[in-house]
Amino acid sequence: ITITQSSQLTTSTFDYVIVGGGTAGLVIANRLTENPHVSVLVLEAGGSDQGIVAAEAPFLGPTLTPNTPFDWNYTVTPQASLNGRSFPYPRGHILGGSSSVNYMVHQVGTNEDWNRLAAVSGDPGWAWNNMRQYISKTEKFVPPIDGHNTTGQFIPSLHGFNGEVLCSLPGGNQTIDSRVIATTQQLAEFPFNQDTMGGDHSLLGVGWMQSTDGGGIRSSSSTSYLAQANSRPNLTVLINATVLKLIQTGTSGSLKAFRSVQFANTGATSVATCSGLRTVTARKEVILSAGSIGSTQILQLSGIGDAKKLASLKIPSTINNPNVGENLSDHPLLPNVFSVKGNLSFDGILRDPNQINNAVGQWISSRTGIFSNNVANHYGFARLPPSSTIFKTTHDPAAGPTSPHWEMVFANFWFNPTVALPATGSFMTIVTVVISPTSRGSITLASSNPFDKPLINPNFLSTDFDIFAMRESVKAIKRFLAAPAWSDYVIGPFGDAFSKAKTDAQIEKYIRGLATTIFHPVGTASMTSAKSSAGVVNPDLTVKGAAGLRVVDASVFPFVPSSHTQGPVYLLAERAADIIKAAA
Ligand SMILES: Cc1cc2nc3c(=O)[nH]c(=O)nc-3n(C[C@H](O)[C@H](O)[C@H](O)COP(=O)(O)OP(=O)(O)OC[C@H]3O[C@@H](n4cnc5c(N)ncnc54)[C@H](O)[C@@H]3O)c2cc1C
Repeated sequence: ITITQSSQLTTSTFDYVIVGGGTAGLVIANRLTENPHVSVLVLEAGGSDQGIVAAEAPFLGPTLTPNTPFDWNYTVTPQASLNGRSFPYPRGHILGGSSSVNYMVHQVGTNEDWNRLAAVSGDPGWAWNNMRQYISKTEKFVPPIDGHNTTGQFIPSLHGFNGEVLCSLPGGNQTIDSRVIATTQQLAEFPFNQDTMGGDHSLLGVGWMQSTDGGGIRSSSSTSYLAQANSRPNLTVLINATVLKLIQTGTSGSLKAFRSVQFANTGATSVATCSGLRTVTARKEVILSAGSIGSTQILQLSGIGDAKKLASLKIPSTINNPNVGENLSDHPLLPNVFSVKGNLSFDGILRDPNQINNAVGQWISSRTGIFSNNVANHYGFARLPPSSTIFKTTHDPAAGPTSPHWEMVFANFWFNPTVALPATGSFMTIVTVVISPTSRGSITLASSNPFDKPLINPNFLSTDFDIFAMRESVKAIKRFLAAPAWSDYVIGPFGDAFSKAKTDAQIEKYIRGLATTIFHPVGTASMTSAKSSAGVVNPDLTVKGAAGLRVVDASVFPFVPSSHTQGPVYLLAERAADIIKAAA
């Protein structure tokens, strides 16, 4: 059952308390309550995702962030390598978490990502050979909304058809689709990739996007894992409940137990003025699934972090671990906008309120039309050539020899998150992304007030490798568009900065003035081997030095996967549920 008021709770003790009803949290909630004798409470700060058109119509997903009630509305600290710019850093503040507000691109990382995780953590259970099994538990591949023949657009044998989350191929033409595919035939540098999910199949090349939607509707952890389990009497999901901290409940040998959770109604600005302050306790475990930012913040507010830094905020230290909040790793994004001929781009529709209303109406009445489809139909991944000068000074940071260094995503409209659509013009955007970044940042508390936003510093493009890879991605997409397929369509780079970006120095200047995030923060509660004092969690996701406490969310990945991160989080959470069940 999902409830909205803490007064509806009939008990304060559950077998498990899950903090955060997001992507990972709702997977754990579903799997643990498969056993009717196990009781689970989920505490979620955000509200319901039901009845919100933008959370359902795939194309409208990007309107859910930033600066909305569905977003935590964080910003990054001024980024030293991006001309001191600060910009939004979206995270879902809604049931389903970021899976309810994200762009739904579906991938699971490369086999090398998972094998590296197994090597770093010393747990072979994280290797791809073992993780592969969870695809069939998460994925339910369904036909695209337009019912077209998908032969050759994905490899069915790699996929699951009976899992929880709906996945599908694009169900509408983006009008540049045939040009993208033709380019893969015209340029050897950019081969066609028949399946872009990753795992058993290489991510390298350009192919059809797979999205977590079905029937023209977003599929999130809420519409899938939770919807399937919500009627179980042993599951309670309390929304509008913001967790303030964990409370130590004793010791277990040398470990400190944290089985109590303090929370209050969402919406307050300080502990003194909050309402509904309450504590619940887990008989077995508390599972932190509040995401790369939320879980880190809660750990630090509970005294689990750098004792010196916490002392300066007058937070008593419980477990001194300076690694908490460090190692923040994210994929930087660059929206490269090109002017194009004609009026086939979507910009005409997107700047005309009448056409938008019609498209919303069509989506509401039949789940069809432009808003039933995701914002992109194609994307591709590539490696830097081995002869690249950067490898003379930098060890190759990719997850392995067949994992990508950078990504490109194609959208036939203006897709520049930080700049509004101009009043006239037709555009195409090729977003490029550094996929194997070496920059590392941090999340630190701004104050001891749990309602204050933490200081988020991803430290984007602060290493030679990252700026090199982004620079080469800009050159590569220009080569991509030099294919005959584009000769009668693309006019050229849009805007002064991009038009002038010709030499390496000019391209770097352009990048530093424009780059932002593709929303994939990980690493702030990194998994390391059980023997290691580096990191925050052990391979079984228990918090180092703690009893009764695990972290299960994107924060535990020590390296950002070589792909979009939602799919890796689903697989991680599925295995975590097995680990938790086995420990019970
Ligand atoms: C705008 C956007 C677009 C993205 N696009 C894609 C994409 O296309 N493809 C892809 O693969 N990935 C994408 N991602 C990334 C992906 O969605 C995330 O990596 C993934 O969902 C993270 O899952 P999680 O479980 O770690 O955290 P989340 O899903 O964010 O869950 C954390 C939950 O905890 C709750 N919470 C946090 N703090 C508290 C607290 N103190 N008390 C109570 N509850 C709390 C939050 O409200 C949230 O519901 C995108 C992310 C965003 C934000």
